Amino acid sequence: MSDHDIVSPAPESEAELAFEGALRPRSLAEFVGQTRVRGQLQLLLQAASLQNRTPDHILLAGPPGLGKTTLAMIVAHESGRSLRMSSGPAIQHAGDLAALLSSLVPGEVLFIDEIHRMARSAEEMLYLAMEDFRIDIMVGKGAGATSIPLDLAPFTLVGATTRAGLLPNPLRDRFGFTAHLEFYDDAELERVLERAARLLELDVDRGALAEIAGRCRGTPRIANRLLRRVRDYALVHTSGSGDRRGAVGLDAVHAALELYDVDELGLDRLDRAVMKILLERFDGGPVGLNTLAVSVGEEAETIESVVEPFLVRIGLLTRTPRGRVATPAAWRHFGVQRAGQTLFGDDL
Ligand SMILES: Nc1ncnc2c1ncn2[C@@H]1O[C@H](COP(=O)(O)OP(=O)(O)OP(=O)(O)O)[C@@H](O)[C@H]1O
Repeated sequence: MSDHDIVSPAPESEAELAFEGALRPRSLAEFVGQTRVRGQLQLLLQAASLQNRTPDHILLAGPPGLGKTTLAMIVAHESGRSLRMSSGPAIQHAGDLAALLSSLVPGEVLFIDEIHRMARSAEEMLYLAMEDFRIDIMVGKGAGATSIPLDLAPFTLVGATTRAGLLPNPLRDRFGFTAHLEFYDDAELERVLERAARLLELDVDRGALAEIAGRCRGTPRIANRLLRRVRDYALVHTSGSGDRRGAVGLDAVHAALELYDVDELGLDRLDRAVMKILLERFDGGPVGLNTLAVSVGEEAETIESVVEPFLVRIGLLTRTPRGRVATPAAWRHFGVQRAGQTLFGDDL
């Protein structure tokens, strides 16, 4: 496990996936937050049900761990339809998609995760399938090649992407509805945690829930993961007996998250290494992504897609055309003094 995994928004193991499965909300009413998206989906599903037709195709866009897979499952569940799950990387040829589409039962919901990673040839086949529930299958090669049309059962496509900007316009345009999922605020994360604690039958203090909520980067997946670590800590270290054995208080949260090196802002060791090098070695920047990555011994891709978005979101880092720059808030948070300035930002 790398240093960053505890607050990585990607699932870390099979055990975590099983744990997540148990905590997944099954209905829109149970799904916490994303109020606007929930309202929009509700309307779309009710309208389809009143007209007795398959709901429009839905694109779910947003960072990992915010509930895209959960919403796809809810769409199927709430509209009383079965769900087929696939992903962009599994569809590397048009034939893979043809096999999948032609095996759908009428009305089925097809979920394609990471849809931006599907093969180009499959994307083109999907345009027609989404629009007319039909595909053209090419038979033969060269001058003798012919295309055979194949009718499909009507279906609802739910596509999920972390990179909506990478989807070609013709594909994006064929979704009847696009939902942009936002990071959750602390109050919503507390509700996610409260619900998880109830389902896991954990005894957790209010203050402990609020503390975890403030450290999970606006992401329910990370919230549930931190709760799991804190639960383990409390189980091993609390001296309570009977009903209160394993009860989670603020002390357990502080101790467990210190053990896992997650600070009060949700920053972990890698985040802090990036910021400290930027501040101390490069005097706050600007410095290029690759130089920064080499300096902390990490892949540029990890720094760019996992570390930076959060540092930017909480206002510690900005990306400029000349490179990465630390903000005044970063100087304050790390208590580092800029060369030629006092700790309070005044010029010497
Ligand atoms: N709004 C929510 N309310 C309660 N729990 C949630 C919510 N959103 C997500 N979760 C929890 O977070 C976990 C991760 O959610 P999910 O797998 O749906 O994220 P995702 O956006 O599909 O992530 P990825 O893109 O990495 O697959 C789920 O198991 C679920 O328990």
